[in-house]
Amino acid sequence: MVDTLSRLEDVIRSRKGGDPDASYVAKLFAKGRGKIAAKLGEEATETVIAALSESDEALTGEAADLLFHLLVLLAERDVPLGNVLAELDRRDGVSGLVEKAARLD
Ligand SMILES: N=c1c2ncn([C@@H]3O[C@H](COP(=O)(O)OP(=O)(O)OP(=O)(O)O)[C@@H](O)[C@H]3O)c2ncn1[C@@H]1O[C@H](COP(=O)(O)O)[C@@H](O)[C@H]1O
Repeated sequence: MVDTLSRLEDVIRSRKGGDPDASYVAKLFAKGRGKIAAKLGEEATETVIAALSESDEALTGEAADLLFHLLVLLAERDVPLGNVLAELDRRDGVSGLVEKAARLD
């Protein structure tokens, strides 16, 4: 799963400065951060709507669009996906410690 996201991140980063007519991602980069952020917001809304009213298949498709556009936004800001994953790991470590401490009580 991480491999899939990591490969996609590499492809997305390779589109920076690319031909907007040849690549959807290059077109998004050319439109700028505001447009990418707005697109991510749209995809988040569509994911919520799918979760509340549609099939698992529709939710899966919208969730894929959401993750994809999040990767584009992170790439535009030059924030590596690895940083986000490390933050999640850190939180997991913290909650693991809290659970351990609770068991010791
Ligand atoms: N994974 C994706 C991916 N997921 C979703 N999308 C695009 O995201 C858009 C979803 O937005 P919408 O449903 O609102 O469709 P839209 O009307 O075309 O969007 P807008 O014109 O409103 O921006 C669609 O155009 C999808 O094609 C993606 N476009 C590209 N990729 C991957 O990104 C990589 C680079 O793609 P290119 O830059 O096109 O070479 C490749 O590996 C692709 O497979």
